[in-house]
Amino acid sequence: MTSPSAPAPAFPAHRPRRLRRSPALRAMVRQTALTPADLIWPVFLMEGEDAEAPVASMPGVSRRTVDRIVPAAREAADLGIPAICLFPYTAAEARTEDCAEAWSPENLTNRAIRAIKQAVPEIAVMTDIALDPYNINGQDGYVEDGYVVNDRTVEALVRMALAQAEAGADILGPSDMMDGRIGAIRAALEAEGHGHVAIMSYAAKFASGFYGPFRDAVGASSALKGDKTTYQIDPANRDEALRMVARDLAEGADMVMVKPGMPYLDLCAAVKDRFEVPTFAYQVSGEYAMMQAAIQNGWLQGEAVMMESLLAFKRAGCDGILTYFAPEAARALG
Ligand SMILES: NCC(=O)CCC(=O)O
Repeated sequence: MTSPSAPAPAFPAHRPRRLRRSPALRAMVRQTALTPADLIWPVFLMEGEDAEAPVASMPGVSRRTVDRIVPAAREAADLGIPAICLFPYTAAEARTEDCAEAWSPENLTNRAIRAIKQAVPEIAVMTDIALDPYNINGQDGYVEDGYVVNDRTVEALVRMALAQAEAGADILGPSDMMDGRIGAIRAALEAEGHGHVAIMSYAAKFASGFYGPFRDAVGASSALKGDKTTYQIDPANRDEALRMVARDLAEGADMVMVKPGMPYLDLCAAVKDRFEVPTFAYQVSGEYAMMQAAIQNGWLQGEAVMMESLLAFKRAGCDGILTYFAPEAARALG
């Protein structure tokens, strides 16, 4: 942050309210703008045909079958949203100890990637890389003796990444927080002819209480044993988050993410200021649910808080926001 270079003259020469007097004057001096191009829409996939199922803890959000995700992607592209991010609700029988469904070319995510890229090629498709949707215990990696092991998990993540790249994903989103996974995925992509596939690293991902509704949406709430504090960052730690960003960039990430969003705007600003790379924030399920609950009670005015919350990410320096509000916000922006 820089301090103002010219000292303001004393009142009444300086009346800051002069520039707030009319919509035209306010528009002239407005520093930050939100556009649909700033939004990435996270969506939930489920098995079946021609069906949608609402997620109870996320009003306005539903899981969709692959055939229903295609028109959703079409709508997003038409609204000017540049990217859609896929999360699968994996049936209990597809969750196994070896997590093999994670790299099946026929898993929900990979089928959805192909369907979207065929029907709506102009939208960028982003994926999630972590084992939790496929793991019997809901953890992002393999558990041995009660501990999520790193290196064996990274090998599985690489297989998952290659399957997604093969299916046509534009952006891979490793969200698992294992050490060394960005370098391993980047090397494998290069070796297998997918050097053009981008990586958005969940670099500053905190062990947060705000992910609860997401775990409902992907069916992981009852599966999860224990917590994720041995791999996600302690919410108290700022320096560590910045080190993770530096590390992931050095290993080959093209873009980085801060997650959750609103409680971590200090990190958004610090990452952008320090690294000057494409920086994104994830306004996660708990942030969305919190606002929707208050909006539904009539305690907050919906559009105002949605837009204000998203604009705050731009003001903090983010280049874009993953948000469940994406289509609603894009419609409001016209
Ligand atoms: N790997 C993706 C997430 O964990 C999303 C969290 C949320 O929306 O709460």
